[in-house]
Amino acid sequence: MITTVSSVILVTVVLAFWFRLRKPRLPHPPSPPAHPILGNLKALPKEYNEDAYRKLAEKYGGIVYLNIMGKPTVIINSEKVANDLLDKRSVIYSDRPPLPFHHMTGLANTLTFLPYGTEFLKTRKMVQDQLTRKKCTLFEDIELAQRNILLQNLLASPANFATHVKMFAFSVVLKITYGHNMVSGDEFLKNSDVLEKMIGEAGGAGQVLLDFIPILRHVPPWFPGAWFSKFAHRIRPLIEELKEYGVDLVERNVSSGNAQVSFASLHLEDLNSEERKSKEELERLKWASFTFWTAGGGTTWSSLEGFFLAMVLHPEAQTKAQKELDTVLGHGELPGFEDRDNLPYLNCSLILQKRSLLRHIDLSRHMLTREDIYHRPSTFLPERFLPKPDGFEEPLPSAVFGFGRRICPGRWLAQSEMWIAIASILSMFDIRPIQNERGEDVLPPPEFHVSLTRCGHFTFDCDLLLFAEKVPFCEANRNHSNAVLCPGRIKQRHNFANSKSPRILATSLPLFLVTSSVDGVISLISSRFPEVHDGFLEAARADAQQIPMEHAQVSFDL
Ligand code: HEM
Repeated sequence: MITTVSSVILVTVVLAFWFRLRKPRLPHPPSPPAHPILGNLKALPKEYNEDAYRKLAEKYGGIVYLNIMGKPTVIINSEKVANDLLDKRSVIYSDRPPLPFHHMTGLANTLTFLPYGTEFLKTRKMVQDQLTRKKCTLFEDIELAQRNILLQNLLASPANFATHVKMFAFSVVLKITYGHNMVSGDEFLKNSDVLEKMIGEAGGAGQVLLDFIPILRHVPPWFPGAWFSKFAHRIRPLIEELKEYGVDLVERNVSSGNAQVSFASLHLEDLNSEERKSKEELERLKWASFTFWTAGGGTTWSSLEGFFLAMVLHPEAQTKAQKELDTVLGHGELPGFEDRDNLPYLNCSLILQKRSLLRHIDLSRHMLTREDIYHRPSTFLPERFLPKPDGFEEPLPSAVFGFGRRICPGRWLAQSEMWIAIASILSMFDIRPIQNERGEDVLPPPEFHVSLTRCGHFTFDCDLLLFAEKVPFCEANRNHSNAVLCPGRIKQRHNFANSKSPRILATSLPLFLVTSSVDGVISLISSRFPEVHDGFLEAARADAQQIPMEHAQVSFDL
């Protein structure tokens, strides 16, 4: 009897295999010719090279199949295909491939790399619930406060603009994640620099041979050529430490009653009050918080750096955006979030700038610059998105933040902080290329360092000139408009050779005043702040007159 049953099972299994082998498989998407062993390894661009992807797309279409040493890989080159697959069929296309390299480094625990499943859904919910479009309006005060600091920093040392925008991006996101106030030389920033550098050197997921030949993970760090193993051993403790540090800090602050409301503190309170603070929940919160700020800081920073580059290279777009700001805000006002819907040209510049700078591992930038969709796609032309007759009414690129269930949960926050920073910088400054000894503009090459995001760390310089046409009074924070001036220091600042009119820039406390005419400023202060006593004004005038430069910039601390 047993023999009969075994024989039936065996025959069934053999037949099942036979039918399976005979059953025609669905054809793969178009693919370049493959090598018998390496497959399409040679067709895979070594770096994030958009030209290589463009060529693949031109030859094989919106979806290309590559067999990388036996590992099936699909490259999506069209927004429509991406929407059809990643959005409409998101139940099956929201996973992440196994990434052995990130398992070794520890990054596989971050939301970004979690495979689709229970852990992903729980962590994603934690992050997403705090970042809805509506909830993001609660962060506007944080963004405004950091915007004011950004403007002050830019004014104080324009040449360090890249550092200032980095501080801005990380300050906003660290404040939201842990309630942490960033200071210069901040631990978070130092460590994230190291992390960013290390990840940049190693290449992103899917860039390391190990991801295609997982068995290599067993190669010990000392083995010649096993740089990835050595790298993973170095970076893992740093990631682990950073992941622990933030939530530990918040836990200590919560127990001492000093915690500021933040993503981590709200979740900790929930865990405590519902008595579900298990090790597992705490670990999830730590990884979620770590993803929150690491995913949100670098991306926004590099996008803002890209904005400086775009403005240096496209002065005509800059002038148009500034004119729009002047018309809508009136002279001398800084933008607030309530102005956002009234600045269509500026908003289109923001979209375009993100489009040209960001890409993600499986989304070719080609998708965003297709000639059959966009007229002169490589040209920086913000009006392309404006409705006709002012623009070309071309479709807004949705790919920038990804698709479907993995779409960037921080997109509302990112857009809001970038908007306030860009609008404020343009209403305050002219961004221009630096000049050589012969007075000629030195244009930076539009080059990017490519890591997980296509980002800056540019090697270019630019000049920030105070927007010369801006008239007298710029109020960074309307709530502070009635601030009382107190006697303070007067500092000598850069010489703005082009300044023609007295200008005053008030960003926040302390107040900066910028002028080419001391008398102009003094009269502005006395008309704007009647409560300022004459003694202070006289002292300020005397101090300012000591400054030997013809066009000195003067600042008063409140
Ligand atoms: C200009 C700024 C930003 C850009 C361009 C950007 C872009 C992206 C992209 C393309 C993805 C991948 C989507 C996919 O896999 O299909 C992503 C994922 C993610 N982003 Fe952003 N992002 C930005 C800012 C932020 C901010 C401010 C935060 C949080 C505060 C954030 C948090 C995340 C997280 C947690 C993920 C992983 C989501 C997941 O895998 O489920 N991002 N982002």
